[in-house]
Amino acid sequence: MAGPLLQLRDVSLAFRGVQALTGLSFDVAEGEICALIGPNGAGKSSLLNVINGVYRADAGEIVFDGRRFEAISPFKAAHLGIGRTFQHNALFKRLTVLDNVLAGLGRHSRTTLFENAFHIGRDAAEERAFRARAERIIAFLDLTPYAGAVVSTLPYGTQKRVDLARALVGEPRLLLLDEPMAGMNQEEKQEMAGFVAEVNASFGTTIVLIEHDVGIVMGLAGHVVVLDYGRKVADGAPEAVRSNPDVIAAYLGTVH
Ligand SMILES: Nc1ncnc2c1ncn2[C@@H]1O[C@H](COP(=O)(O)OP(=O)(O)OP(=O)(O)O)[C@@H](O)[C@H]1O
Repeated sequence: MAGPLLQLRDVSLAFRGVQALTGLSFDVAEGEICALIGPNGAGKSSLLNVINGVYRADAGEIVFDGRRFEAISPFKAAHLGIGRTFQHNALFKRLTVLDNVLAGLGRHSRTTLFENAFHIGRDAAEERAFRARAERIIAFLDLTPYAGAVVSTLPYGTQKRVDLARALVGEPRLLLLDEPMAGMNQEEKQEMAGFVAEVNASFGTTIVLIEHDVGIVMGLAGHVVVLDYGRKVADGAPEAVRSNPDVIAAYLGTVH
């Protein structure tokens, strides 16, 4: 089995008296799909925000690919290979699908502001390479027919896929997905789960995702971590977590 790509060690985070995460530790193996589940307010989004540097943990450390951090910025996280989608997608609604996906490469650009402003140096070559990369990922996610479409005109489920493409175009080693299937009907959820599985299988991308639909989680993830009130309640293979009495009692019956 592959070693851990991500390790969380005793991570704690509080917001003015609200303890969002308490002494949280677990490993995410390279190449796995790990699902974070738990009731609303359990700390799942806060945890993703700590991993990619949106929040700084009050205590504990994060080890990514053998490098230890107490804090990391979102910019540095992206450079190290940590990609992210947000619960409420962060797309530019008035831009096209292609432009949104290209925006996902902004943090990977080597072109300086000066080169950009005067369209010189690496600018043109980089632009061509980025465009080719964006088009490849758009095709991979079956979005080619919508590449020139303005995002706001697309159905919600398709927009979520554009958000996935935007996060994926930077070729992250670790992809954090915050409720990629939220608000979808069952058919859209199955389709999105299929794409997430394909990303994992084709690119070997390690994925940590938050999802409330336990049926989807059990079919998709090889590793499940259950949180409640910022603490870890269970951590293991889906079957083991599913039959854990504490989890059954406290979470699997919870309707969100
Ligand atoms: N920016 C913030 N300021 C203050 N409190 C916050 C902030 N973000 C989260 N919290 C609090 O931290 C706790 C954990 O919230 P978090 O959003 O991480 O939970 P969650 O498991 O992702 O919930 P949900 O399933 O509703 O998205 C909650 O009590 C929440 O109110």
